[in-house]
Amino acid sequence: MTKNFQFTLEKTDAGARLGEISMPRGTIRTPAFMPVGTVGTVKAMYLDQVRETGADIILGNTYHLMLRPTAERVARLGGLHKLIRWEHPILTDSGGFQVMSLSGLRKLDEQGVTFKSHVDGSLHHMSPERSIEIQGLLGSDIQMQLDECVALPAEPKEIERAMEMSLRWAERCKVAFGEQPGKAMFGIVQGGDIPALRIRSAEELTKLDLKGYAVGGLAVGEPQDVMLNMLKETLPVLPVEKPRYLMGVGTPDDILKSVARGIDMFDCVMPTRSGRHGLAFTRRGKVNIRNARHAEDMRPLDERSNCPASRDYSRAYLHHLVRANEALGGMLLSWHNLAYYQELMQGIRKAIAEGRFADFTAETMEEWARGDL
Ligand SMILES: Nc1nc2cc3nc(NCCc4ccc(C(=O)O)cc4)[nH]c3cc2c(=O)[nH]1
Repeated sequence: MTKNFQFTLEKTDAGARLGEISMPRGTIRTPAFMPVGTVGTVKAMYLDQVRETGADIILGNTYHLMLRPTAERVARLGGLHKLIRWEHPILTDSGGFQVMSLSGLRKLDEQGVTFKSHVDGSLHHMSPERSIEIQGLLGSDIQMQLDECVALPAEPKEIERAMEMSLRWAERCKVAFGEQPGKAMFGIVQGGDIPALRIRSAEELTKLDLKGYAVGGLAVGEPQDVMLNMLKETLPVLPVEKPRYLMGVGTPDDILKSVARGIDMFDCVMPTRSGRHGLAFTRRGKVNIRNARHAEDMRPLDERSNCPASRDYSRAYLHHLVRANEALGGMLLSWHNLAYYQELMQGIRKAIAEGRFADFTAETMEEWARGDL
């Protein structure tokens, strides 16, 4: 068992990277997909099922947990891992993005963000230091800096201002985090859709010698080619020997194309949120189980899967459950989608190990294009 945070780059295949992050609570095989457990639960899932699908790490959110049940209460209850019964690594987002997208934002200045809770309207202030303090109280293994993610499209001046403030906040978060050997604080590259700003952000963050680097400010509605172009501009500037995390991404197609450009870690609500709404991701593309064509189809979503939700339940039953808005429908489809995402990540890791990532990508996309049986 390692007492430090250690990233090992095992193999590369063109731009794709195979590696692993070893931490006291466990090892993260990369490229990794992190299921989102916003308020201390991966919605509609038991965490031992989440583990069974192959997840090595899950995500929690500072913004939601600071509002309810509060970081101090989680700490009094023994920390997030103990409370939710997940003893593997947890990464927590810092709250900046969620404040902008969820709360009644009141003020954002050098000191931090002031906002009204979307839960009960109470007023809160969060500085970079407080975000790191909250993540520490939660017991988070990988903590994200507080940053400002600007919604695109935006004025270049605005993007530059937010990027520069995020850099100053990164320094403050590094100081607040201090030395915690078994844990890590990641910086977040900002700069919108402007290559020069992205490069400057990545260069300045690299000087801080952090344990890992996220690419933020993307998956905010921009076209996929803009996102991929920002990766092409940003990733070569980041240190090769440290993990890169693309925040909020994405669809299976986004993931394949981002791995090809050098991303190691992903998180997205897509598999769980879509699952709750009846959308299944499969090796033959997306399947909307609400569609009438499934009403009497007794085949499972994927008889080759080792996930019971994919292998043992008929489309007809899933169709019925989702149409009836029954809880089990969202549970089974969330379970299936997470299993499919982890199966995709396992296929990616195996393909990189065998030096055939380009072939794997082509084969996978061909099968998606063939469409459902
Ligand atoms: N601290 C920080 N956190 C982030 C989280 C993000 N999450 C995204 N995108 C999520 C996209 C997203 C949203 C909803 C659904 C769905 O409902 O399925 C899917 C994807 N972009 C993001 C950017 C940042 C960022 O710069 N900084």
